[in-house]
Amino acid sequence: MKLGVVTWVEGTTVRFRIAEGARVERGMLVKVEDAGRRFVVKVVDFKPESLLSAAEVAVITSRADKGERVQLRDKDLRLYDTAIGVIVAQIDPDGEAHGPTSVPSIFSRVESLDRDDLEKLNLHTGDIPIGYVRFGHEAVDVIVALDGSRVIPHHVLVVGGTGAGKSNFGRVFAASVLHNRGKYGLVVFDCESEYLLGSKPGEMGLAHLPFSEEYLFLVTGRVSRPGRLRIELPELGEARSIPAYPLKMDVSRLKPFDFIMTGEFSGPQEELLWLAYKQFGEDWVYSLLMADSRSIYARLGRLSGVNTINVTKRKVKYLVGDGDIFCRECGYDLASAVLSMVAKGRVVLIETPFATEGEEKLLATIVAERVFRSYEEMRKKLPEKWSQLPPVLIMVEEAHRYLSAQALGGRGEVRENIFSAIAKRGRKYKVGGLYITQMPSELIDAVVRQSLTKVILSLPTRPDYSTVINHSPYLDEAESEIKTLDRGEAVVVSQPSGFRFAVSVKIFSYEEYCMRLIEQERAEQVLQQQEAGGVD
Ligand SMILES: Nc1ncnc2c1ncn2[C@@H]1O[C@H](COP(=O)(O)OP(=O)(O)OP(=O)(O)O)[C@@H](O)[C@H]1O
Repeated sequence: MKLGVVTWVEGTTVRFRIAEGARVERGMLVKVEDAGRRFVVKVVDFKPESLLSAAEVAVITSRADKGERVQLRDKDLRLYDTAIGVIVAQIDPDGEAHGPTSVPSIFSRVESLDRDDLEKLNLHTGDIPIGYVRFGHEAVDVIVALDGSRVIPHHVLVVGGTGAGKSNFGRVFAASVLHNRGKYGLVVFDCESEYLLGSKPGEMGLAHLPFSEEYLFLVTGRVSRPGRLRIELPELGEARSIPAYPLKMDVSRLKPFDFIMTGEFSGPQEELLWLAYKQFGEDWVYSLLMADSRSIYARLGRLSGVNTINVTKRKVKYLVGDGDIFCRECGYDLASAVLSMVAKGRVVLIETPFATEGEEKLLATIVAERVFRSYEEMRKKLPEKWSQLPPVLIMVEEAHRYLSAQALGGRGEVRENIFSAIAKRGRKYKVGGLYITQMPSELIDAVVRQSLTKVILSLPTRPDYSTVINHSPYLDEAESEIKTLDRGEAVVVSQPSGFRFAVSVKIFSYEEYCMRLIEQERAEQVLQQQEAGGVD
């Protein structure tokens, strides 16, 4: 379908006159054919072209204001709409798509892009589907999928304001990882309990997916010992039995670096943690909490000041809470359980609805620390075995709580925590972070820059979207589109997935995606039964 005619080309920017009656949307992909070459152009903005004089505009607007009919002589010659676009790809006559190496001539025809052309852009070839290609506010029937093995170690940043669809995206992403059945490990910290069954009636969660029985591992207060948790799903007329582990961690299994990697402790406080560990052995956390500061001071040979001991005791208490999760002599070690599961390519869902902020922080740190350290050690000591491990992604909601300059020491001092360590060094070891935040402007630059895949949902504040735009390729022209995104709509950049431009995406609604995967699974089962029974 004809959409217009090119009126100007400069660099990779194309301007075209929109044909009478044609509908062109921001974010839409269109094509321009010229001398056997096909250019794919992404529409980024609009600009009316007017050859009317100021006096004519004054007369016409005044008449229109009074409700009079306005007739404009030679209207189509003197007033028309143009669209501004960026050339994102060039398709050679043999069908190969690559970055643009030339430009179309002025006055070439602009046409709508058909499904065949869209598929040549290879947006659908990854193994982690997240949504559909979107033209304006409309989804097109071509899937956008990320390439897991490349995306995971290079980190993913998901940004969006309140209600923009961050959790929906998180569930879609986790479902796609689950559907890969063991190819990737994923750890999800769920402080709102919204991933297992959804957050309100009518929503669905990871438990609804049939393959959750094999590939989901739940760490939860819903069970008191390791085993399987039976979950009834009346809306499907089915039940699932999901492997589960109690939300318990014996404090005697904690080491000083588990605390240090929260980034909460100063140099002298870190030294105190090591001294206490050496002095009290496995019981060091409990001793630090229970003994009074003066006696600790004496038992540590006065190597640490009483003030330091007081502050450190307070911080340790804040992190371990009142013993609900970090228990004494309970024997559980959820961090080791999680590690063994991600190494088998499981999606691990850690539910912490009643945890305090401190408990959540320590828990996230311990789990991420165990996974990172063990992948790092494995690569250094047993590279063969390491190469068999699945890439693993650690999903952190409210990422600004861990990765802001403030969280990493505030003014002047720069401390490391486990998430900044993963952001900087995880790539080498196949450990990535999936950082979700409403406030990307708070994140340290390195995290925004090093997250090579970015999912930008509706984000109302300028400092936030400017931060993301400033640290990413292909986003320079996307500002207008980002400002007009609705709930569930995103602009996605992902060089690791081979995307050469900012792709406009309608993220799947989790419930629809989940039902599709369930129906797909049911159809496969019927087919298998038919094959087993020899039915044609
Ligand atoms: N891609 C989508 N398609 C359809 N509905 C969606 C989509 N994304 C989100 N929604 C709906 O929008 C609402 C808000 O979504 P969600 O809870 O994921 O937003 P959020 O960004 O996590 O919000 P908050 O900041 O409050 O945590 C939900 O009811 C959800 O079902």
